[in-house]
Amino acid sequence: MASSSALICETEPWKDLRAHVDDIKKTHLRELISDTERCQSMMVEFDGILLDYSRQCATLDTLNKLKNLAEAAHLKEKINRMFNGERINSTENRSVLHVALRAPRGSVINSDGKNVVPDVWQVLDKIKDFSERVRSGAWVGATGKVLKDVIAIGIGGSFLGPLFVHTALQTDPEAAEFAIGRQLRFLANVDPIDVARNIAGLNPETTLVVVVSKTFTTAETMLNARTLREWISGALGPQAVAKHMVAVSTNLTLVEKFGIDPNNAFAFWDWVGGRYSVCSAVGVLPLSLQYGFAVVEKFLKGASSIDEHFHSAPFENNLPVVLGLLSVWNVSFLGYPARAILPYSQALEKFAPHIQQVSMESNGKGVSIDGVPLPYETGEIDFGEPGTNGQHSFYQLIHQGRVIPCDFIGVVKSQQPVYLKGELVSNHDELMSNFFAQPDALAYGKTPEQLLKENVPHHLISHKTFTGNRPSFSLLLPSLNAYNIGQLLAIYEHRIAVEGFIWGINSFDQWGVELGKSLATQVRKQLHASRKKGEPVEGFNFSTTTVLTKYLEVKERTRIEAIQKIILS
Ligand SMILES: O=P(O)(O)OC[C@H]1O[C@](O)(CO)[C@@H](O)[C@@H]1O
Repeated sequence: MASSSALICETEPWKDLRAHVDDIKKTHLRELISDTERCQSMMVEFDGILLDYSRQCATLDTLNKLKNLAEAAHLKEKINRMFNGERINSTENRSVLHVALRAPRGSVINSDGKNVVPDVWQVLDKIKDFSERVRSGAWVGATGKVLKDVIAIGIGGSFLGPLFVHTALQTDPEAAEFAIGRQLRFLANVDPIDVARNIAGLNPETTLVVVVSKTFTTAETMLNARTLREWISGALGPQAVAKHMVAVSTNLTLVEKFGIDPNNAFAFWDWVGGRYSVCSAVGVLPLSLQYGFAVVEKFLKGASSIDEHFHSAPFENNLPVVLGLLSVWNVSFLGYPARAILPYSQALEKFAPHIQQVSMESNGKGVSIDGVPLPYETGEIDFGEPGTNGQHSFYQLIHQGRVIPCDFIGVVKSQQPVYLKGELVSNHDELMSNFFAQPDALAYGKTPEQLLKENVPHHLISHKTFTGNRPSFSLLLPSLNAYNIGQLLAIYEHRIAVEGFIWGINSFDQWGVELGKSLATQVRKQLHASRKKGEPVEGFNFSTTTVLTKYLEVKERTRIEAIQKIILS
């Protein structure tokens, strides 16, 4: 291996790609797409999933150059080091083994020379047993009632992944059948409005609260947990907490200190990053309570099938690698800093928010893994909405404003098909017409010549012109069941890792979230001192002092009332 402190931008393949940008900029996507042979070799199929990357501003030559870049970045070695449980998260001295969370029972994945798969399955078995007891009514609440409603408290990685999967499964016919009569809600924000929304219409007697926090110290989660503990013990007495609150954490000491019986805690490990934890008890427990363990196991199997593919497929046929390399091409060479995630499925409405964290918390870094400031940008600005909703919102900018590479995600078989007599096409086909149309609209655009032929008035020609040449991926899934949802998740997780491996950063730490947290501590102390002892605002700059003082004046009057309303309702 070359010296680990050498930046990738200093290598020949990087420089070669830089020089190659001019060649690519000369060729419009319209021309690239007309080369059928090129397009044929820009399709990757795996396990029923088809990736079409022919609408990337890239030639076969670009791909070869990207492969050289992958070699220079030691991509293969880095992937292997991850799967081998080496401590690749060097700033936290941890391995990165979310792949072990979905490894088949009996397989071997080592961390520090110890096979972690048996531990993973021990927790999965415990979740299966517990969720079946709750669902069957063998485990009941303090007043003997079945616990049919679950509130999962957690934020960031302890929330977004489980929310994405829950939302995606909600309309899957098989999963929905298992969820009849049950509700799963997520309490993430420390905003008391989120508490109010979560408990609205729920009875503490029939509610199970799952506190999900890797560290069990996250301020938002712990305050929400204390608030719901109050809600339960206020209604049912403090002894009810044992029956109505369970926890998911790596910190079982703090779980016990909080008042939750460690027997009712579900462990995971420091080698699972928060944003990569949906396949641990973080996601598996709440999802199994809602849908039953068997459905969730299919989700894990889907993710595992992609892990195996990512680990073993040659780069040219490797979905996450192809996606990752071309994303690096778009960001670092073509200079497109954003990425739109556009699933043509309402069931995937929480996919973009989840990927936003996975991607931006992983790859939004300013220094290399060795701490050297980077002379190039890393990470994308990820955002997205399901199609067709997005089309009526931000697509204008994507078509005629800035160039934003898009991920179009389509599904062959709808979870909820509707065929109306007399309609030209089924409702799902109507949706998918847009999935097929948009990538071409972005790639081809529309020229002034075409508009003239259509007799468009002269003064509107420039307004109605589409420059085109806007890249996109099309990813087509056979259906959207638990298995496919697991596959989709793993494709994106590994794609993001590939990008980070190429950029030479640590995609598995998140120091950038700390500064804001510690400044909030200072503000919290000030709010306490001002509210309780009437102390003036001190120690802040002019701006913060002014706004804080104003806030303290107004908020004082309504504060207690609001809290009482929530706790007592
Ligand atoms: O699960 P925890 O420890 O409560 O952390 C929640 C989230 O907070 C972060 O540490 C920072 O926002 C995320 O990485 C993590 O997913």
